Amino acid sequence: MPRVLIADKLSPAAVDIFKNRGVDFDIKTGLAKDELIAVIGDYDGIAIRSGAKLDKDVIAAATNLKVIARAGIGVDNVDIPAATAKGVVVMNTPFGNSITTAEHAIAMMFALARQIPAADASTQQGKWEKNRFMGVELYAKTLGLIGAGNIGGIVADRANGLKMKVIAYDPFLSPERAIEMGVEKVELEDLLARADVITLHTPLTDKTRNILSAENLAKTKKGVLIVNCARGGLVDETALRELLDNGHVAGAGFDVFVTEPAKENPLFGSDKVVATPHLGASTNEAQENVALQVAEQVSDFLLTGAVTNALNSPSITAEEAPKLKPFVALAEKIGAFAGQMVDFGINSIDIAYEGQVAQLNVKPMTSAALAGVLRPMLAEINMVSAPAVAKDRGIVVSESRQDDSPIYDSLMRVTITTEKGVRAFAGTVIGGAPRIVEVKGMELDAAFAPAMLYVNNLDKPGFIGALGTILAEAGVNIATFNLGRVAAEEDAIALVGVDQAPADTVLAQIQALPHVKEARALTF
Ligand SMILES: NC(=O)c1ccc[n+]([C@@H]2O[C@H](COP(=O)([O-])OP(=O)(O)OC[C@H]3O[C@@H](n4cnc5c(N)ncnc54)[C@H](O)[C@@H]3O)[C@@H](O)[C@H]2O)c1
Ligand SMILES: O=C(O)[C@H](O)COP(=O)(O)O
Repeated sequence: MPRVLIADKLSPAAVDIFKNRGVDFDIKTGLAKDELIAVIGDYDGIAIRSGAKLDKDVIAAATNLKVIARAGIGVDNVDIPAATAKGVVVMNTPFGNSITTAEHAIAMMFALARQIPAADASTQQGKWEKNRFMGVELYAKTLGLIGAGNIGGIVADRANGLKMKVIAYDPFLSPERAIEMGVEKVELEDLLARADVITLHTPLTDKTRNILSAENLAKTKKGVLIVNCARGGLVDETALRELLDNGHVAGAGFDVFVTEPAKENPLFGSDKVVATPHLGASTNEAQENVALQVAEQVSDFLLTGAVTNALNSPSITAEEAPKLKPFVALAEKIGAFAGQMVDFGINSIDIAYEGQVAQLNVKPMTSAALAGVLRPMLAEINMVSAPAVAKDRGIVVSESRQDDSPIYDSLMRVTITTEKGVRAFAGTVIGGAPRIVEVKGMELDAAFAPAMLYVNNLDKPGFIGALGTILAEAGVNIATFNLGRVAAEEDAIALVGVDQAPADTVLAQIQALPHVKEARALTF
């Protein structure tokens, strides 16, 4: 009988399911890292929320672990690359607590607008300070959303109901989806200058870390209210405290903090701050949703091999697995290639299947390709949520199949149309491994490497030498080098597998080479 460790507080709904499905379980919450390391080897699965930290040391000790299941959305407490390298499936429940968390953000907004916690404390002390607590009306005020995904979308819907004007900064929000959500898509600078209330709804990524930096906070309107129910680290807490103290920012509602559990924090002690201990998802309804989903998903996986809501693995049935596996991996890789090559709102994604692959069930491959395309924008997307997310964002997804494939036994082509144009990428499977065989209509044949450099240039003598010199001087070792071109002296591409990801300064040097049109660092 498989064994599961419930390592964070989960609704009892999960326990009932494990019992009914015949999955053995232990409940050990609040374990310290060394305690977790000591016991994790006994388990096939682990069910967590945001409390348990599954870093690379814990995962290294998980000798029998097959599945990590997060009862919630964010998986920043799990080292997914380490889990993937160990062959451990990581699952989450992408929608189960979205409404609850959006409601918490709205609650924070009201609490700040009417200073409810401070007024409550004062009133219960018998002070009756009627003149001290002058609030602001939310009606007709501008709400600026940073991140307009599931939770941002629900907040927008509720704020529209309050007759607020909603503007959103989300580089990956398509104009069509913005219209559908009833928001005005704006640049960050515009949002900072216009918003009376700013709420954050992005994951914490390299791009979003400190998105409200000291510099950006200084560009906000005097009297702005700031709500963070997404992730600690999106806002510079020290800079925010200074602006609260000098009166520029009128209030801050924070559910998440740079360091959690937050026992001390720069924001604590200000009567303009409303703080909650990461309660965004803490309602009976949301906890029951996510506990039920996690227990079903883990039981299915451990008992039948079915994979649902996986962040690092395709969702395919046990029977389909052997045939589909290499093509699903190919789809994810070409999608990831394509997703890293676009900077604008995506209008449509077409996946074409040619040759033998067209005879298979292509749905998991299409989902894998979409997850690959969208992952650079939505860190926590998975194969199950990707089609729904694409649909929600107004991205038109199409599939086509053709029995003939002129060169390869099987070919898969991902074509992305954005506001600015069309880009297509094709690949195949050779010897069970995915290969990229067409970029910008140019043929080449390259294996995917963890770190790659893409350069589009005019095919002129001296380019390869100059590129090699820049990489050598930067200490970047070349592992593989593949070229494609339209014709001599015409459009050409180089796909270089590198042992170290090139720094932005190195990319800038390459970009500045004569005849280079575009240079990008890619990771797979
Ligand atoms: N406080 C809580 O208890 C709680 C509960 C649930 C979720 N969350 C967190 O809320 C966040 C949002 O969750 P979600 O379900 O809406 O996720 P989502 O993936 O549906 O949406 C995230 C949005 O952020 C956008 N985004 C990505 N990079 C961006 C950037 N650089 N600038 C602006 N926008 C960017 C994406 O395009 C996407 O639309 C996550 O971090 C999640 O972990 C917190
Ligand atoms: O990402 C999430 O789902 C939230 O941060 C909720 O976290 P929790 O389940 O630990 O409350």
